[in-house]
Parts: sequence; C-alpha cells; structure tokens
Amino acid sequence: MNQDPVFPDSRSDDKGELAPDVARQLEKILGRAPATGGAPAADVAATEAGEGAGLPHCGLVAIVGKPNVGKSTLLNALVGQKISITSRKAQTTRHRITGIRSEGTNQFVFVDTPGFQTRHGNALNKSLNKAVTGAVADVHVVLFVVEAGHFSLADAKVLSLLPADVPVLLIANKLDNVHRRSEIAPWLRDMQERHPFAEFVPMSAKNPKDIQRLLEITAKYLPQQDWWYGADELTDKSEKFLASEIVREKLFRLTGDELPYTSTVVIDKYEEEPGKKVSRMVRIAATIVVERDGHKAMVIGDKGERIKRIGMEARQELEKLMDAKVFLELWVKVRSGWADDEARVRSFGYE
Ligand SMILES: Nc1nc2c(ncn2[C@@H]2O[C@H](COP(=O)(O)OP(=O)(O)OP(=O)(O)O)[C@@H](O)[C@H]2O)c(=O)[nH]1
Repeated sequence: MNQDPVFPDSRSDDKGELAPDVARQLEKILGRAPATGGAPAADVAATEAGEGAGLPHCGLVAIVGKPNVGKSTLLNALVGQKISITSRKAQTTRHRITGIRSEGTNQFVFVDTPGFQTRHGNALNKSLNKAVTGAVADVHVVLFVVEAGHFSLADAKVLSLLPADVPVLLIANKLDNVHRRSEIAPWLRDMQERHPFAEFVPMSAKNPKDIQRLLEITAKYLPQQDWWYGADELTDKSEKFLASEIVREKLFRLTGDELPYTSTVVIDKYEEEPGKKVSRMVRIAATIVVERDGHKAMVIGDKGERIKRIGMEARQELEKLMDAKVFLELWVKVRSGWADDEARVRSFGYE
C-alpha cells in the first residue's frame, strides 16, 4: 500500500464535513506520494506563480507559537544550522533575523517576533501585543506552530494577535506524538473554524522529510524579488552578521529604554588573522549610528563608562561564540534620518 509517512493510517478519514479548501489541503497531505513526491522548492514557487520560473523569490517568514511547541527546533531544522541568538530585551529591532535559508531560487528570511518567544506568561500583555502585532504585520507568511491535536488558551492568545491580511500556515507539530492519527481530521475541522489558515501542515520538526515539505509549501508565499542576502550568508559571512547583532543587543540592553530603535550598528572592519597563542584572532571595528548628539552622549556614558561596557560585554560574547580572540573597536556617530533599512543593508556589507 502506498503509505504516507506523515499520515500512515489515515487514508480513509471521512473528510465530508471539511470545508473544500481544508479538504483539499488534507487531500494533498494524505495523497502525497511518499519520499519522492516533493518537487524542488524552486519549482513549486514557480509553478504556483504560474510564471516566473527560475526567477528569484525572497521573503520574510515568522515562526510564532506558545512556549514549548517546537519553534526553535523547527527554525533550526529549516535553517539547517543553529544560529538563533537570544536577547533579553524584546524589540531591539523590528525584525531580528534568526536565520536564512537559500535554496533553489528561494531565499527564506526567518525573523523573530519579540513577545511570542518568551517563556513568561505575562509576556502576552497589552503593551507588548501592539509591538508583536506590528512585527508580524509586514512579514510575507507566518508559521503558527501548535502541537498536533491540541489547542489551548495560550495558543488562542497567540492566534488572536496575528493580523488578518498575512497568510498563516497552521503547523501541527509533534505529529509523531499523536498515536491515533484518525483524530487529526476532526481536529483540523475544528481548527479551520478558528482562523482562515492558508495551509494545514501536520508534521514533525524532527523529521527531515517534513521539513523539506514545509519549505516547499512556504516557498509559495515568497514574493518574486531579488534575494536580499548572498547565498553564503550565515556561512562564511555569518560571523560579521553575528558581530553587528551582538553589539546591537548589548547597546540596547545597556541603554535601557532611552535609546530609539532607529539607532544601529555598522561593521566597518572585519579581519581575521592567525593568532600566535590562539588559533584565531578577529579584529572588528563597528560604528554605532545614532540620530542625535544627545543619543551619542547616552551611548558613551559618563567618562565613557557605558560604551566601554558595551564593548567589553560584546567582545566576551563574541569570543565565546566564535572561539577566537576578538579585538573590538567601537565608535559612535551621529547621523540624523538614518533609515533602518539602509542601515541594515550597510551593516551586512551590501551597499
Ligand atoms: N516528539 C517531538 N518533540 C518535538 C518536536 N519538535 C520539538 N520537540 C520537542 O519539544 C520541546 C520544545 O521544543 P522547542 O523547540 O524548544 O520549543 P519552543 O517552541 O522553541 O519553546 P520556547 O523556547 O519555550 O518558546 C523540545 O524538547 C523539543 O525536542 C517534534 O516534532 N516531535
């Protein structure tokens, strides 16, 4: 029998009461040929678009869900390497990029959505909700992760924050924990009442075939546009990227709420040389760009105390992450009207 690896024993589920689009989704999942069934991600995007085969697609993908549903596991599997950085201060950027996957003609840029990620129950409070919703509003697709067969109040809270005009894929994760697969169809029926999900993806983040299938499904929602990052970003360029992210994290953490989020960090120099006593030595020069003189004074602090501390903490963390001796030189510059996007592009060395 042509068994599906995701739904091995649910081919005869009654789908009669499912809405046609959900039934189609389910049909796709149940009827999918095992193992070899998936077209390459690039082809999927091109086919669904009907045209533009071979043209680049690139977009922002947010992974959201209550704690412990498997978001980090999913992100790491989708990106293919562990690069997620955590920050204690939420909303240091509108989009904290947690990973990039470039495959075929598609570039998936995964972004963190501050507030959704926290372990603390009180995080979904009112003041945070606004920022959370804002951060999700301009992504191209949202992966809303729940545990297959479950839907709690905490899941409902996260779902209620999602904007209506962004496609949301329901990721029913940990399918391997569901022993009676036949119960999934009625559960999906229930789920379709809760939100107009664009797709239903029962899967396991620990199953590489499911991850590949999810990439193919997600690819359909990436707009046709040039890639924002090099194909090798987060491999050989990743450390430069990490350096700017870590300086930025320390900057915002040590200035509290005083500094506007438009302040940014640009890496001016990133040089690696073989060390004499250690195997690697990295010299980094970075500029913290702020909008006003007052902000500059704030970053520098009394007798330079604050910038020293930012530099020291960033250096220590970078040394641990890179397993190298790091020399970090920090500068502060005032530039008003500094646009966030321009800064981001420059900080990655793409001008
Ligand atoms: N059985 C099973 N366990 C999974 C799967 N995906 C994740 N897990 C486990 O679920 C637990 C939580 O996973 P995380 O990836 O840390 O979840 P998270 O949503 O990032 O959690 P927070 O950081 O608390 O928000 C871990 O023990 C994972 O190993 C899956 O597909 N199947």
